[in-house]
Amino acid sequence: MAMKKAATAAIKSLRSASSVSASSIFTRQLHAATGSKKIVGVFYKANEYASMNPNFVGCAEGALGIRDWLESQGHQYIVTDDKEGPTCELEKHIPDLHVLITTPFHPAYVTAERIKKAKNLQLLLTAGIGSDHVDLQAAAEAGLTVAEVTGSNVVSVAEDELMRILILVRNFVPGYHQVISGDWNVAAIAHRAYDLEGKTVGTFGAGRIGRLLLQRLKPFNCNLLYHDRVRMESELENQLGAKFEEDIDKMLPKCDIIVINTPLTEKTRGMFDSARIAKLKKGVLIVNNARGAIMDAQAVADACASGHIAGYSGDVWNPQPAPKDHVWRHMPNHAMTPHISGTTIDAQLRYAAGVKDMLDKYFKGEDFPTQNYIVKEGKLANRTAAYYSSRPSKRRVHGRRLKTRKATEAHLSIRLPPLFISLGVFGKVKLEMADAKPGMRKPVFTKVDQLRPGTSGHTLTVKVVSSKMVLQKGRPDGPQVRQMRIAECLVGDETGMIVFTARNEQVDLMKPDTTVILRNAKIDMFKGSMRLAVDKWGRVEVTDPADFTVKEDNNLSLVEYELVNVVEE
Ligand SMILES: NC(=O)C1=CN([C@@H]2O[C@H](COP(=O)(O)OP(=O)(O)OC[C@H]3O[C@@H](n4cnc5c(N)ncnc54)[C@H](O)[C@@H]3O)[C@@H](O)[C@H]2O)C=CC1
Repeated sequence: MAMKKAATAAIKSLRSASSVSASSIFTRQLHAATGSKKIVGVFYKANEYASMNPNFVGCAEGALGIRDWLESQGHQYIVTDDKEGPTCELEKHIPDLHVLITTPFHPAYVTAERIKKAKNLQLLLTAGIGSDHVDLQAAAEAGLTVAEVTGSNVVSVAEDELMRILILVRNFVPGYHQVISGDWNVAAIAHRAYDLEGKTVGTFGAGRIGRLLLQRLKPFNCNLLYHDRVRMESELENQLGAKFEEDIDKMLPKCDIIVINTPLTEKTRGMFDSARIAKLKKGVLIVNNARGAIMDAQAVADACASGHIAGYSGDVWNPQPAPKDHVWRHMPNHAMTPHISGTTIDAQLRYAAGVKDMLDKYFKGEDFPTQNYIVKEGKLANRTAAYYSSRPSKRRVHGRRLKTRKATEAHLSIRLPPLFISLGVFGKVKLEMADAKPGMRKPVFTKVDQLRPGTSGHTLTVKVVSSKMVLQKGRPDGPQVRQMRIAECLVGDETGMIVFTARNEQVDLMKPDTTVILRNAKIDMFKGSMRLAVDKWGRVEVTDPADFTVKEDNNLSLVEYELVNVVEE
């Protein structure tokens, strides 16, 4: 009950989300204090399963594989699964922790009350995606930063959704149960088993997961529809073979299969109530791996009982863990599981690496990847504010490109940077955020004009056109342990030019007219424009002079991007 209240409060309190201003809040400076930090992680307990796979880092015992790394730097790291009630382990550490790492799979509900008690708290990290278990408004008002590992498990969820669609369409679960119970009754399965081909599948929400699902559904020759706050570029729609439906209530009744892929917000909470469900096709199948509370639980159970919904599958519940008497456990034609889709071993390694990367940046006073922020030092991140805006009905999606702005494909680009995580005794594992294939990968050389917002892992050969020092702190022989230098360099090839942010020793290599290879470079967004950077996972190498002439009239850093094309009415 307490958990339910907390989650409700988190959403309710976002009513005035857009009115939170930096000036009206008390900001706890994220990177102000140095020294030893107290970090608490709340993860599900694995018990006897903990030792079965050395890469099982998402459980309390695995502790994201960052214990040795944290402790070697003098930080205190406490991990627990005990998250409920006034005497739980988490509650004991609330008053003096600096960082709280939580996960949607075993959510520690971070209420306004907990935030108020947590006087030292600076940073809330979600190991995974979806921070609706945090009272974001209270976090913003307390000047905190909330960040998640955006993109870390989107492939895992999209694959799982495809599986659930097939399980429901084929009426798989009763067949499986027959085998277990010694039965053999083909008719009992076959009378309601279908092919997926030719069916109309609609996704409510076509962000990272929704788009990956559409991409995976395309070869099945379905009729694909999507509804989202934001329409995709037509090129992308064509690639995915999906048709945009501006009105959700016009799309839903057309669908044989509906998949939910939006976050839980004030707008989406309880959206699928009995009135909306009544308007769906009789015999509709629903897959929901987004959040349980987007559904009215009883309305779904009633519609499954009446046969109006012919099958419901998903891994998200409200609350979690689901109580033993949750109506979804006992309704007919369901294919529910605990919250598992986003916590495959591959996903765990990716979100563990993402958490480690953010902690590292936090200790060094560096910014996180922009897309990870939900709340940044007391201000709702753009994406959060847009999703939670109390005024979206006054907005409409505009299909036309604005004059100097492009709709970004950042949402589609799931190629996040390769990351390394030190997994304690398990050694170093190379992680490719997109496809998590272990081992080495051949560099694929990219041209400057192929760079897009939100992408990373680029290897390019470029000439340095100019280099300008914009920050220099500390002398090499000075008292500071660290010297810091930043130079803004224009680099380019025969297709275009872009600003490259060189740091420290990179600055020395970026001399005008030098040709360099930028390995594993990433795009950072700065005031809506792209900049290229190479962090510690990449390399800058001086190479033989290239024979191309830089196309200086195509400066990609002069193009301003925005996430959505929205026009106020
Ligand atoms: N079951 C699991 O293990 C996991 C579940 N999730 C859930 O999936 C959700 C989606 O994840 P991503 O695709 O990575 O997020 P995303 O941010 O890339 O995409 C969300 C999409 O929903 C759209 N949207 C938001 N509010 C809307 C509204 N009111 N009406 C129409 N469209 C709306 C946005 O415009 C965006 O395109 C997460 O918020 C999380 O709740 C995510 C990862 C793992």
